[in-house]
Amino acid sequence: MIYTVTLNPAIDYVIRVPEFQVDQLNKTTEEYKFPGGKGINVSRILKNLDVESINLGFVGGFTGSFIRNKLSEERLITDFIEVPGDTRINIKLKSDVETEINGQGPTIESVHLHALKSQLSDCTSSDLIVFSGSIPKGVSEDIYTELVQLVSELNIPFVVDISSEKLLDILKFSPTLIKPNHHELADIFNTSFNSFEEMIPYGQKLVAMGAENVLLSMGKDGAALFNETGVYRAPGLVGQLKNSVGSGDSMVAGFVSQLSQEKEILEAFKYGVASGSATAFNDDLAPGKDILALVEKVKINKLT
Ligand SMILES: Nc1ncnc2c1ncn2[C@@H]1O[C@H](COP(=O)(O)OP(=O)(O)OP(=O)(O)O)[C@@H](O)[C@H]1O
Ligand SMILES: O=P(O)(O)OC[C@@]1(O)O[C@H](CO)[C@@H](O)[C@@H]1O
Repeated sequence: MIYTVTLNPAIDYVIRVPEFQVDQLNKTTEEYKFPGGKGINVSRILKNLDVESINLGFVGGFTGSFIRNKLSEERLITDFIEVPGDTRINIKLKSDVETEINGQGPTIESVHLHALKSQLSDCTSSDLIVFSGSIPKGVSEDIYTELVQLVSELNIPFVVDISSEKLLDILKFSPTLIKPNHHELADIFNTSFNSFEEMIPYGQKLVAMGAENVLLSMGKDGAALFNETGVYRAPGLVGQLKNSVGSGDSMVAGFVSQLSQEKEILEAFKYGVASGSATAFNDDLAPGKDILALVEKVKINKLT
């Protein structure tokens, strides 16, 4: 079974406000409320690809109930830990440009972390755990290192998608997959890039440090895959951008969907790219049919 872990879920409140102006009364022309948070997005895309997963993490209050209800309507399996306080609401404001305002969310206490660790301890080496998203209030910056150490001691394969230099600390535990975007890759190594070619040695470095697969996402410019067999590049697919929220999570889900069916790694790469783009071309996370329609359009070139 695949387990997704979302430490700080959210309701994504997506609003369209044409010609948004600060310091003025603005009115929405479209509004959507989605159950969000990176791991939840991964689970929702997996479901769209007919792959089962179980959502773990912390939810609370009326917003937490909304997330539970929506996921249950979509027939997703959840085993959330209830916490005091309200799950956050993240505003995604679409106008000429997209603006995001992410909430803080509730404080997580050690009793809740123990409960999560106990759930993870019950997993086995035939499971796969996906860790993604930010760390909530009250929780140490080292939480992912702790959780990853716990699952790796149980030989449970895992995927990590986090925006933090702490990503480097987990590489020694050999993640099956990490998915930095190009900005995160630059931040991790405290550098900046002017071209894809400049990124290549850094992707390779992450493999040398222990990652089995590094999926480097680059928005409309597509993605690259680094592993022990080489470096592969998939140029971006062309389409109309409707939504940039959740493309990265969709990419992780597309990749994991194929890994869990023991498909070839390059097939997983194709599904990752197709899923990321399909979500970019939709208002919400992409339906499975849109992903499948794009898979055959993904071209992969081996660079080294
Ligand atoms: N505008 C776009 N056009 C085509 N494909 C896109 C576009 N945006 C994203 N994608 C696809 O989705 C993948 C993941 O997107 P991106 O690199 O933006 O991830 P991310 O920064 O983790 O996103 P987010 O944090 O918004 O979920 C890209 O590698 C690409 O394949
Ligand atoms: O604050 P985090 O956990 O880093 O990101 C949360 C979030 O922005 O990420 C998802 C898109 O990737 C959204 O569903 C959600 O609102």
